Amino acid sequence: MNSPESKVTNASLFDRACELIPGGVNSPVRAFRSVGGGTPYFVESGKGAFVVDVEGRKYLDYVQSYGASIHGHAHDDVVEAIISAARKGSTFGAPTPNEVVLAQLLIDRVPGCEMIRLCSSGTEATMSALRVARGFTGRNKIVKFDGCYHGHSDGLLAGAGSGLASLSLPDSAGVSPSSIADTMVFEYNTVPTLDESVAAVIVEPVAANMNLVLPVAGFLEGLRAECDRVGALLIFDEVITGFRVGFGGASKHFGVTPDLWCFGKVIGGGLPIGAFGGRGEVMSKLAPIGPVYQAGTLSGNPVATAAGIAALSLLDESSYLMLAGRSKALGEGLSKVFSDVGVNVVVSVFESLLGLFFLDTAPRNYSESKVSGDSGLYSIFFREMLRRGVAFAPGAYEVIFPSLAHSWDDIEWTVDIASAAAGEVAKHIEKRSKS
Ligand SMILES: Cc1ncc(COP(=O)(O)O)c(C=O)c1O
Ligand SMILES: N[C@H](C=O)CCC(=O)O
Repeated sequence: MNSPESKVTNASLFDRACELIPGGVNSPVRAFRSVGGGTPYFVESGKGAFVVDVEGRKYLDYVQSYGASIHGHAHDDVVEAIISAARKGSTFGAPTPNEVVLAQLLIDRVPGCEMIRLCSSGTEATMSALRVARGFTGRNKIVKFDGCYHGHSDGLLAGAGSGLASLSLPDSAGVSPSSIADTMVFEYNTVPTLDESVAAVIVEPVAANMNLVLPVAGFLEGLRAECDRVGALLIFDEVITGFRVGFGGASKHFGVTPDLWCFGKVIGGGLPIGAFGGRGEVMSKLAPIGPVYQAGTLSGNPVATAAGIAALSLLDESSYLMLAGRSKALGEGLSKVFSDVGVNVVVSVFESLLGLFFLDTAPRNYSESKVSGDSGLYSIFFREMLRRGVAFAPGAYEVIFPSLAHSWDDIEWTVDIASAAAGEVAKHIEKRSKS
């Protein structure tokens, strides 16, 4: 693929992809449109903290499949698990032992989560969690928060973050008004007053799709209390935070127990997976034992569950300590290089999630985060990093994901590179102020 004769380049692939695939990508954020356009790099392979593109260029990767690859790319144990599971057959449409093992691993690690159902993506997990919440409560309304992203199901494409935020789309064409008529959107970090029509409140306990916005003290507790007051269910969307911000995810970290959890990413070891779970009496509403229908041909897929089991089995308390330590050092390094060139930034760090804001103070909600997104400065930083070999996500509302494969040297090198990139951002600000 990389031989001179074949002349496969990022540009040639992207040209071809654009003819065959809308925008040339299978998920909009990958197209670089929100960081000024141009040609995305096409990954040929990845190992540990690095990816290599089809032109042979190597990048230190902080995308890590938007947080799915907590061990870095192609960890030997995960690869072995995938190969040996695939040899035994990749899908059967019948239950397999690994489903039980993965469900047990999840339940053991998340206090309060009593039953789990596996599906194939985070989108399916949140969509299904809402359906079971409606089935359990007999109510229709749901509450979400501006800038939180819960996948691309119709009812959740209102005030959504991530790719929608960076494309400046308030919501999506093709979503009928009736699909979002029962969705109420509130500002993150403000506890809304609910009434008895609300089936569920869904929230990212640490918001990682409007860049990184942390919950203020009392927000998650307040949501719990307000849900209890009106009999609504609280759903934590831990598709990003689950098994990334600690052994038991964000609910354990904050000591707030939701009624339902949604998982994805890390629990599939890099293969497509999702899961939702919660209290037994709620989950028992699901077919075939209850009236709420939810299904999937590939749900509980034996290869994905094998990868997930391998990935989760490699994690212990020390992994999280190590990851948090390196993330903290990266955050401090990034803050320093910007401060050295006189550019005000806030680097938020929560365990192994990092957010970089061109602001004076850490934002508490999407409107405040948007001031940084709208400044256009992230795009410059992103491009300057990328051309020096460090890949951050191509969107100002995504977060930085260090993995367990990022060494201290990698962190140090990133900070060195960032020093040069920050200098370019400073020059741009100066030029802009003169024009
Ligand atoms: C918090 C959150 N929920 C849900 C999703 C949807 O997951 P998926 O992309 O696997 O459908 C994502 C990411 O895409 C996410 O970040
Ligand atoms: N922010 C999204 C998920 O976490 C990014 C994934 C995507 O939209 O492709």
